[in-house]
This record gives sequence, structure tokens and C-alpha cells, in this order.
Amino acid sequence: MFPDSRGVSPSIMSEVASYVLELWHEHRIPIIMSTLFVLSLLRIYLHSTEKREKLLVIPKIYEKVPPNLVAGAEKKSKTEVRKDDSEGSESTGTGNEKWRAKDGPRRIKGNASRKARSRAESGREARRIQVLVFFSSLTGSTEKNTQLLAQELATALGCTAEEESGRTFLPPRVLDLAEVDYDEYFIAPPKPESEQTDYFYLFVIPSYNIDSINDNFLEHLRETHHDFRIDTSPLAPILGYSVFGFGDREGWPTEDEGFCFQAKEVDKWMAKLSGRKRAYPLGMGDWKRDGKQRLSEWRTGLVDVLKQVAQTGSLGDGVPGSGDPIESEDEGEAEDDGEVLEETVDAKGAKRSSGGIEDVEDIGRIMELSRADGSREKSAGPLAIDFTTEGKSATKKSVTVAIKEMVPKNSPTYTALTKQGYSIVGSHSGVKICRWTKSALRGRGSCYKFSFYGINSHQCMETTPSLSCSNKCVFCWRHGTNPVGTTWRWVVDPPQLIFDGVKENHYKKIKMMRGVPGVRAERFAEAMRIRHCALSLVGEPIFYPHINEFLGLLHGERISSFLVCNAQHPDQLAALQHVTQLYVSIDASNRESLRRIDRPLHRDFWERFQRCLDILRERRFRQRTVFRLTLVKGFNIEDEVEGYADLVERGLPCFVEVKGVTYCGTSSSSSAGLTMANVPFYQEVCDFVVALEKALLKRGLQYGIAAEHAHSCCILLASERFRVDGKWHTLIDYDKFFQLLEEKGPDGDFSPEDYMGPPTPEWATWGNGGFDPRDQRVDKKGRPIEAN
Ligand SMILES: Cc1cc2nc3c(=O)[nH]c(=O)nc-3n(C[C@H](O)[C@H](O)[C@H](O)COP(=O)(O)O)c2cc1C
Ligand code: SF4
Repeated sequence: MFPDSRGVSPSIMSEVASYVLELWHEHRIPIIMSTLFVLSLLRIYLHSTEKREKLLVIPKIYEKVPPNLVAGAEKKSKTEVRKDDSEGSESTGTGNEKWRAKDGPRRIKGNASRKARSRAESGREARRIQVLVFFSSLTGSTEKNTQLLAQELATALGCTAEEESGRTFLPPRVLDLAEVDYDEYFIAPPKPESEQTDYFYLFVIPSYNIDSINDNFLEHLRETHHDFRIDTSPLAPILGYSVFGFGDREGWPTEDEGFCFQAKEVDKWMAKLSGRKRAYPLGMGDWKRDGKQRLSEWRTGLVDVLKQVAQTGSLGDGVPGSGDPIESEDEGEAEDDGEVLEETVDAKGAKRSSGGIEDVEDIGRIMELSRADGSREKSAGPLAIDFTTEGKSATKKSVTVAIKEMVPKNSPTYTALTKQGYSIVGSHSGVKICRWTKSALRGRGSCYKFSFYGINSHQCMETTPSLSCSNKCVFCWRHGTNPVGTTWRWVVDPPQLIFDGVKENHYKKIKMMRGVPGVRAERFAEAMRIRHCALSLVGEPIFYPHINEFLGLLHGERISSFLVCNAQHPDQLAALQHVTQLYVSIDASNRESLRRIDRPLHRDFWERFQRCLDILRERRFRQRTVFRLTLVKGFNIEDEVEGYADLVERGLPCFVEVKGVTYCGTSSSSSAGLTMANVPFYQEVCDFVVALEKALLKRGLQYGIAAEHAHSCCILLASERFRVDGKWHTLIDYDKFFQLLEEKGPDGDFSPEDYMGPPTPEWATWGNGGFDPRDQRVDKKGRPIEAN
């Protein structure tokens, strides 16, 4: 071998080469790994020190998302994957760096948008709302109605095409479901043309039981919901949605038979896709009859909601179940303004109210003690007034003490009552939506007062100006949490404050129902005008020192008053001015039974009770008086018929309402030994009423069984004064009542007959069950449930 030109022999070179090759073969993996590692480090270093453009993966609409939301916003961009696909590899249109879809299955997420949405909902920035009105139409009527709807919405929301800039609302856009690309609107909200725009979806859908565009559309919604690549709520970024359906009652008389069934379907799928953003109840109208009127009511309600959304950026709170796709069978708590028997002790509540200064009753006791000590505090507040003690002691008890609030905000009583759904107004008043109001809003039946007296449950407010009571009835559903006492020793709130507060809270609670599936748009709209007030919630309304002024405020707004008192405050009863209907609870027929059932705090409870009956007798031609009997098996049914007949003879009420106690589930009443076994069967209530009627006739008293509401185990006996030409007239002419009141004043001389209404509807009379035929009660399989 000869050395090469550099003087290295070829044999040495070949040896070196084979050595290197050998080395490579032996260590190639560590070498490759180390090289890759070093390269990665180098890349990371260069990347972190590089001066880069701002990361612009966020769609322009949410451009100002704070840095901590950038990651979320990146996900948001993914929601547009399908849209991007449909647009090829074009930019998203914002001019920003586009998001490139990767190969393989893609997941479309709505949750990132939720972050952006919550920001949008915070209302911190002036944003625009784009209402999109989708419709379908085969024969054209829905299209016409939708165009008109959009124009009316534009006017009501204050936006026109010419004046769009600077407005909160952009002019609504009408979109035909036969023409739109579903992917563009129903996989994610579309990309807005301008920044700061949020969407609100409306649908006007006629139903067709033949193949139509509706089927394609519904199929798309269904598929989107079930597509594993797409989040279950990809439309969550929209502000809200609502659906109106057109149908034909002639061919499809009821919902079960298919009336507006496709609108209901759209409503259901949109609830799922939007993450429960039903902003207003599903509206339905018969195109031949009430369609236009229903659509206009629906629009009016929607405008309110849209304005609220514009103001607050959100739909506001809803009751549990709001926005759910379909109705649940649960109608909420089983309480109403009747008496409810509960089964077991609410352990928590009971514990809380048993120790320390936890109850107004305790506060009262402590005040008594402090008085006994002689340690009277000087107070700048109003004097304590004893309203319940007669004559002599009234002045004596006007002791100067520091007046406290009945239910202070920081008290366990307040917490317990609010937990049970009460809104506390001021310091001693409360309001709550009763189960019948909710039920009527959903078309599932009204309370017995609709059948007997024509009270619309969905327009009825249940309230009390005094949460305190002087009884501790065993069947009281107040979980033992309401304050009790025999005298008023608390701060007295002015009637106007209470009136404004209870109305405000009632409406607030009604509004919280608007996302609940099954709520009927027309009833929801009607519910926004209170027409009746049941003063019977919890506590004793006539305990409130300004009850007459409070009634004046109710009547001033033409709200009828049904006042229930416990027959323990004769002085207040005597001073009471006109109410639409005056109730006295008659929980037992004799002293011992009353003591056992009502557990009254007054020692002279029986005398007070009897005085109240006498007052009712005197007033029977001025007030529409009612005895309310609540039957509790084992307590006040057996062998008491004669005793009750005696009481009726003494008080001569216009009506006697007999109601079986209602079962509720939890209670402090178990301490009184009550169980479900104490709830009488409807047949037992019927038997009792028949026996009572007989006992009354035996005494020569002209009463008869006028009406029934089997659904709530309630039967009405009425004086013959309310039978005209052989027909019962238990309904009330409310307009006439207000007219008389306005003409003659709150102490005016007019009688219950003067505002007697038309005949009791046939379906409500004795033997016909009494279930409101406008409503439908169905079981889980949609089968009608017999009302009686
Ligand atoms: C063939 C046909 C089938 C229909 N099916 C239903 C139905 O199942 N339920 C319903 O409530 N209305 C039904 N309707 C009534 C329509 O929904 C109603 O007439 C609607 O106003 C039509 O709207 P359009 O003129 O925009 O197509 C049907 C009407 C037709 C002509
Ligand atoms: S009268 Fe009013 S508060 Fe009472 S149960 Fe009926 S709807 Fe409810």
C-alpha cells in the first residue's frame, strides 16, 4: 500500500472507517437520542427568545379575552372546525392566524366558548345582540308571520336597518330553514360580521306529520347532539333561544295528539345543544284561531327578556329544572296554602332552631326576661304594642324596649325560611310561589280555588305580612321554623314597603320559571299581572298592625284578597275591613281537640276562638265568610261531625271548605305522632262532608254540597244564599267586588251576594271531580290521569 497525498496509508484509513462504523453500530441509539435532545433544547431556547407576533388564535369577537383565557379561546377556535372545513383552507375571515384542522376525528367543544360567554354575559362591554329568526314553511303562512314578527321585534327593540350602528340590537335576521346551511348555525354559532356580537336564536316552526324540511332540521339537531366529536352543548355561546309553534287544533286537538309536536321537538333539542338556554317558554298557536294573538303575546314576553339580556348580559336565575329539555314529573314541594302534613323531622332545621337565640320566639322570651330583670333599654324606635291582648293589658304592655326585627337577616329563622323558598320582605313579611301557581303555569291543573271561586292559580300571589303566628299547629308545613308569639313585639314595616317587596319578589320568582319545560307562554304572560292574593302563607296576617292599609294597596291594584286567620285574634278580626273572602281555620270542634291540634300559645284560646266565630256571624252579610276545616285522621274527624255542625250554627259562614290534610314528606310534626296514616282518603273526606251536610240540615241550617276538587281532596259546602234557581253560584265577580269597594269604601255597606259570580261550572260541581278541563294531567307515559 502507498501513502496518499496527505501521507496516510489507505490501510489505516480503512481501519479508521471500519472503527467508526463499528462505533456507530454499537452506539447509534444513544447518539441519535442525544442529538435529538440537544436539538430540542436548542429549538426551545430559540423559540423562547424569539420576538413573536401576538398569538391570534382567538376569533375576533373575543379578541380582548384576558391572557388567562387564551387557552380557552384556543378551544373556541376549534368549534369552528366544521365551518373551516366547509370554507376549505380559507382564513376564518378575521385576518388572524387561522386554525388548521388536523387529520383524524375532531372534537368540537362548547366549553371554551362558555368562558368567553360568561365574559360576554358579564355585560362589561357594550355588545350587540343579533337576533336570528329561523322559520320553516310549506304553505307560506309561517313565513309571512315570521317576517312580521321580525319587523315588530326590530321596532320594539329599537333597531332599524338604517340606524343600526351604536344600537344594542342589530336588526333581526330572518332565515329560512330550507335555505340555511345547518352547519353554519347549529354546530356552533356563526362567525359574526362585526366584533362584540352575540346571538339569540328564535324559531317559528309549523308542524307537519308528513315529510318536510322540519324532519331534516330535527335530524341535524339530533345528530349534532349525538356526534361524539362535538360537545354536547356546542351552542352554549348563544345568549338564549325560544321557539314558537304553529299547528292546527282541528286536525290535532291536543298536544298528545300531535298539536305543534315539531316545535316541541325543536325546543327540546335546542335545550340540549344550547346547554339549557331556554329564554322564554315555548309558545304555541293554532293558525286558524288564536295563532296570531299567541305569537304576539310570545313576542311581547320575549322583548322583555331580550331587553333584560341586553341590560345584564345574561338570562338571569332560574328555578331548578330551568332550561331542561323536557318536563319532569316533579311539581315541586307539595305545599299550598292549605295545611300540609309532613312525615319526619327536618333534623338540621330542628337542631338549628333549638339552641341559642335562634328563633323569634326566643328573642321574645329573652325580652320578657330582660323586662323581668327591670333592665329596660331606652329605645328610639317605635313602642312595642300588644295587639292580641284585650283591653286592660294593652297599655300596660307598652313597655319601652329595644325593638328588634322579627326575622333579622342573620338569623337562623331567616336562613331556614329562605331555604324553604320564601323571600323575606322587610323584617316580618314573606312571599312564596305555591305549587299550584307552578302547576298552572305548566297547564297541569289549578288549585281548588279556581274550581270553586274562579281564582287563576298562575295569577295568584301567596304572601303574608306577618311570619309570626300564635299557634303551633301539628300539621303546619312550616317545618317549625316560623316565629311564634302572642304579641307583636317587633319593628313594624310600612305597608307600602311590604306591598312593593312582595310583588317584586313574586314577579322575580315567576320570571325564574320561564325556562322550565312545559311552561305555557300565554299563562306565563298572564302571570306577569297578579290578580289574586292569598294571605295565608305562614304566620297570621291579621297580626300585622297595618293589615287594613295593606289590603287597601292590594285592592287599589285590583288584586283580590283571600285572608285566612287562625281565630285567635278577635280584636283584629273585628277591626278588619272588606276582604274579598275571609277565612277562619276551624281545626277542631271542641276545646280539647283544638288544644291538641293547634297547640295555641294563648291560654284563653277557646274563648278567643268562639269570639271569632261570633264576629263572623255578625259579619256574614258584609264579608264573604268561610270556615276552613282541615281533616286529620285520628285527630279531628272521628265523632266530631256534630261538634262541627254546632260551630257552623254559631258562625253561620257563607261557605265551609273541607280539606284533607296534605302529605308533604318532612316535618317537625312527627313529634306530634303524625304519619301518612293521618291523611284521609278522598272517600273519607266525602263521607265526612255528607255526614256534616246531614247534621246541618238536622239543625235546620240551609247548606248543601256545592263543589269539589278531588285532585286536592277538597269539598265545598255552601249556604243556600249562593244557590240561585237551583244552581250554585260559588264563583266570584271580582270586577264587581272592586267596583263596590271603589263606590262604597273599605267599610262600605255591601254584601257577598252583591259580588256573587256566574254559576259554578258544571265540571266543578259535586260529583264531577272539579279538575280544570283546560288542563291536562298526564302520567309518565303521557296517558291522561283521571281527575277523580
Ligand atoms: C299535511 C299537513 C300536516 C299537518 N300536520 C300537523 C300536525 O301534525 N300537527 C299540527 O299541529 N299541525 C299540523 N298541520 C297544520 C300546520 O302546521 C299549520 O297549518 C301551519 O300553520 C302551516 O304553516 P305553513 O303555512 O307555514 O306551512 C298540518 C298541515 C298540513 C297541511
Ligand atoms: S289560592 Fe293561590 S296561593 Fe293558594 S293554593 Fe291556590 S294558587 Fe296557591
